[in-house]
Amino acid sequence: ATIRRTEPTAGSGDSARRFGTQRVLVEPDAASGVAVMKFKNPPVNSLSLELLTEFIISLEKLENDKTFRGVILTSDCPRVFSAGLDLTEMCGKNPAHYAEYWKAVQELWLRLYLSNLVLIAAINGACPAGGCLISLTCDYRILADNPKYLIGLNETLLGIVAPFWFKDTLVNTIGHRASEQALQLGLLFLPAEALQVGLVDQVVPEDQVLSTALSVMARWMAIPDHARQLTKNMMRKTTVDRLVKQRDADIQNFVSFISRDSIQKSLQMYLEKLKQKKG
Ligand SMILES: CCCCCCC/C=C/C(=O)SCCNC(=O)CCNC(=O)[C@H](O)C(C)(C)COP(=O)(O)OP(=O)(O)OC[C@H]1O[C@@H](n2cnc3c(N)ncnc32)[C@H](O)[C@@H]1OP(=O)(O)O
Repeated sequence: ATIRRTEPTAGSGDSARRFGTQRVLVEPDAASGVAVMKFKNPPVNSLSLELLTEFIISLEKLENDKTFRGVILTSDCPRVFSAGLDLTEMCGKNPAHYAEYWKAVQELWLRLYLSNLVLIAAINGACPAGGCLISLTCDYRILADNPKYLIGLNETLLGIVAPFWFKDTLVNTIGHRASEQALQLGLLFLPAEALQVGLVDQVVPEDQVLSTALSVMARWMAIPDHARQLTKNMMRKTTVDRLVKQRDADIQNFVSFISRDSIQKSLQMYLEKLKQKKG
């Protein structure tokens, strides 16, 4: 994926010169040090290998540019933040592909979870599974108050299991008992429920998600970077190290699990169900 610069928006000057890739739009505002990163992989921002790769590239570019201290993650697709991992990447492929794909999923989580940037999720659509995981890596989550925008780690509903580092990220956010129940039942929370359980930090009207994210960002960026970054690292490094210490084993575990006939059948059936839903 190549990083492309696009023309600045009208009357904005350099600070709004957009850049990004085909599936990840980046709207930087150098004046405030905040960039808005929008997933653009229609129809549902499924986390394909390409999107994961472009996401990592764009995030790295922002992290390496000291102009930027905060990034807001949001969706360019209507009604969906992200439908989670791309099921077609986990169905009917070969072990080598599964390994490559899972390595990219690990990489994105590792980069996001320990990012020095202030990361705020402006959740403007449905946010199941891998989409929920991305929002959980952020420092703060704002969800649009729309009953259609469900959020949660629903993997068991597909007959699969969220790996331990998905689990750890949820436990670090909503606690052990709430996570145990949510993961086993594959719960998808309504906005009010997500707020109540602590899965999201704020629920606001749909047209205020981005403006709310910008004002919350200002509050987080008022903290001296070094102190905030060291504190974030203190809070999260143990969780990250658990995966770092066993990345290859985790990949092998994923490949053998996802390759099972029973799992492949579950995923195929789930994909069929999604397609029939439209019928
Ligand atoms: C040891 C480890 C083991 C395994 C690892 C476990 C970790 C897995 C994490 C995951 O993220 S698995 C993915 C789980 N995702 C979901 O359950 C969400 C499924 N999608 C939906 O619920 C809905 O699509 C939506 C997000 C609520 C949006 O609904 P909407 O009605 O707007 O769109 P649809 O008509 O449902 O979908 C449009 C189009 O997109 C396809 N699609 C939807 N989700 C995915 C997906 N995750 N991957 C690939 N494709 C997806 C859907 O089939 C439709 O396709 P077409 O019919 O248009 O071809």
